[in-house]
Amino acid sequence: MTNQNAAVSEAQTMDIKVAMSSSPLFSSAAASSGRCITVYRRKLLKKPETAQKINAWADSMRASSPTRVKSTSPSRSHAQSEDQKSWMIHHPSALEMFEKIMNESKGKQIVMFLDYDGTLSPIVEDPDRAFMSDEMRAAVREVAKHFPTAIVSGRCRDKVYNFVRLAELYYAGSHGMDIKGPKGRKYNKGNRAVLFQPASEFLPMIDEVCKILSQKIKTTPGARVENNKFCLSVHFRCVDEKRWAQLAQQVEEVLNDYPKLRLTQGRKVLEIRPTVKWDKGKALEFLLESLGFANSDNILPVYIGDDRTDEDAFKVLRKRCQGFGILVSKFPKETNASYTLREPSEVKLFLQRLVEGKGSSLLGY
Ligand SMILES: O=P(O)(O)OC[C@H]1O[C@H](O[C@H]2O[C@H](CO)[C@@H](O)[C@H](O)[C@H]2O)[C@H](O)[C@@H](O)[C@@H]1O
Repeated sequence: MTNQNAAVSEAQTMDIKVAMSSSPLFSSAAASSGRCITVYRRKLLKKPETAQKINAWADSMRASSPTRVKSTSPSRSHAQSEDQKSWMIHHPSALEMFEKIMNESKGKQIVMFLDYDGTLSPIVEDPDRAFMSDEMRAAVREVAKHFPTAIVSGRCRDKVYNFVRLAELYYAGSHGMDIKGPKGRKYNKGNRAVLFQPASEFLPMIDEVCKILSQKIKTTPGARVENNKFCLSVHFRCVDEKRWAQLAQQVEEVLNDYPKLRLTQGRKVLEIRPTVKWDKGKALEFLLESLGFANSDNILPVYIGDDRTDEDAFKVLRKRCQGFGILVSKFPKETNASYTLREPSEVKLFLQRLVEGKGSSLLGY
């Protein structure tokens, strides 16, 4: 596992935030001339500790979606393929391990959790155009006929619903901070639609920061703020790498006035969230409880996701020793998932095969 792929922990991101807030990084003239990262690093050399933290931040932004170049050097490409092999041994393909998974599910109720971006829809430049295919929708619809199914996304719930358009599912938007289930399903506690919003008091703050930040980042071409209701996404997929540090600086300047918000990171996106102790893992536990499965031994929760934020859910499953996580990735990444799928098309195949093998489900959902 390379350092570049290592996930930056929440504690590290907070450290980085403190470091950045106390550090004059680079002049705006340098930033606008595209020399920002160089100048930024040069200034930091004076304070090695700060430099280390800030470099971790810059590395973290690059690691969110590193450029993968196939090496031309034989020894390097050999090392790359050895890395890949070793990773696949520890995190085999869920398709190749399908029979094993089916055996494990015998006598158990599968409960399905699906991330959206990068899992059900391919990653695209424009977040408003991250559509899922009709075939994928059909596969999810079939899965939901047989197993309780939830979409767990960083996006706001309404937006992810508009992409998925399946009323029979649970939806946990804003990284699980906005949960709602379908009305009148037999698995709902008390037969009610579940609605849980642990960060509702942050709504006005998130709106305010969204406005301020949208204005501020206008000087960073390609940057974009997405309002996800209980959290914000600052996209840098279309920002020149030379300006990433500038963007991070702009975000930090705004966040300095909002100590109740924290910063995390996804795939070419900085995510601003309330400092509530809630994440996709907590959302998974909440949903299992709502479904009446909190203390059930005969369930098999399966969580499929591609992002760092999905790791919280993978961890919960490991801790419960129940079910497993599947990471969607073509490349080796540090993960708590047990299995892998390479891309959304493989996720679709896996879901279709799961429906074909549904006979093994005990509770006949
Ligand atoms: O939890 P998720 O459903 O995976 O949501 C995480 C973020 O997904 C979206 O951004 C990502 O997908 C975009 C479209 O493919 C892509 O342009 C971007 O670079 C990715 O980070 C969404 O727009 C964000 O708000 C979510 O936080």
